[in-house]
Amino acid sequence: MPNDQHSSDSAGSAPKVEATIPVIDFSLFTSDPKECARQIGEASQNIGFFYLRNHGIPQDLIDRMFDCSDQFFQSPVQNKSQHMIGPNNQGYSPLKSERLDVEHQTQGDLKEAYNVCKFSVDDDSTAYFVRGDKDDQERVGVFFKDLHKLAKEVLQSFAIALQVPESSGGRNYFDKSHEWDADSGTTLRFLHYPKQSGNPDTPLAGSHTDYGTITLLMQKDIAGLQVQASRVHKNVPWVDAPVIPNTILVNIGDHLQMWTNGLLKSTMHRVMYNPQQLHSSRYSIACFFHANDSTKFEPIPSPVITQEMRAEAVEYEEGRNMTAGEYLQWRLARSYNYDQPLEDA
Ligand SMILES: O=C(O)CCC(=O)C(=O)O
Ligand SMILES: [Fe+2]
Repeated sequence: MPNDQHSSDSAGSAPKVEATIPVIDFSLFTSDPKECARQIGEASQNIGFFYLRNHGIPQDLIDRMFDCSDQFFQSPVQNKSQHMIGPNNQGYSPLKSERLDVEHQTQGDLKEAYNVCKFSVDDDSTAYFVRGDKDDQERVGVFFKDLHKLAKEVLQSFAIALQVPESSGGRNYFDKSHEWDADSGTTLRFLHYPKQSGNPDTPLAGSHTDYGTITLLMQKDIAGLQVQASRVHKNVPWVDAPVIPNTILVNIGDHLQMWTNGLLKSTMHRVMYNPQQLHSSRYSIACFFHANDSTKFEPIPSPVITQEMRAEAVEYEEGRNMTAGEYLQWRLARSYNYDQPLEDA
């Protein structure tokens, strides 16, 4: 996993970064874990996003989750608002209530969302999301646990790519900081971008990096996600992240960037208006995978991470002095105004 990101960055021009998002066959994780790790490691130093095919999550379960999401979001707004989002980051987040690009957005994102956390899977808030259907509520739990398992396998690939020594946990290095039973910001988020005749220049979700370790994203039918190939060099173009059937898109979040002194990129991304949205809503489902709340981001014991790389992560230097839980609260507080969630946010 050599760090050659800057080798082509002479005379201050943008570095050559891979301009397409690779599709990785995740059956390699079982058949050839080293090769899987190599491909994931390479993608993560370039664009910071990659698709996984053969990821092991049943497509009919994903389809069912999109159906649940559709039924929920198509109901009247007063019916959606019983479990409103607050600092615990659970429940319903209305249209325009969140600004992902705090510095540039004058209005909130043109999306609504419903957040489920690990400890709310069995409670009223999730039952509410699935209209009281017990089978669907159980499916949400199975889906969330499946995604959690997949995310841990992807993190094993990162640990292999980072050559974490056996004495520090080897490929299982991240396991103890990502336990299902531990308190963490890990969240399953159902997103809906309502149909509209939008201004093509206004993001529906502002540019941002994700706050956790990695994010697993499923998109349905309508594209709109764009990725900036390098977050360090701002003058590189935005790249479309199309909907590729039967894949899950993975991206690196701020935790991994801090943990690796910037070797792995927490890539900037946004959602733009797609003309198809004149006729149809856009749906996506994101699983934000976070380290346990108490985790500190001490650089990972890895021969491929150097102190010099710390400069790459300088924007998030503040995060290093926080635990994972504090870091999430800090980021959420910047993008939400819980007391004034609608139109003017
Ligand atoms: O809806 C999408 O495709 C991406 C959403 C996203 O980036 C986010 O919620 O952090
Ligand atoms: Fe995101």
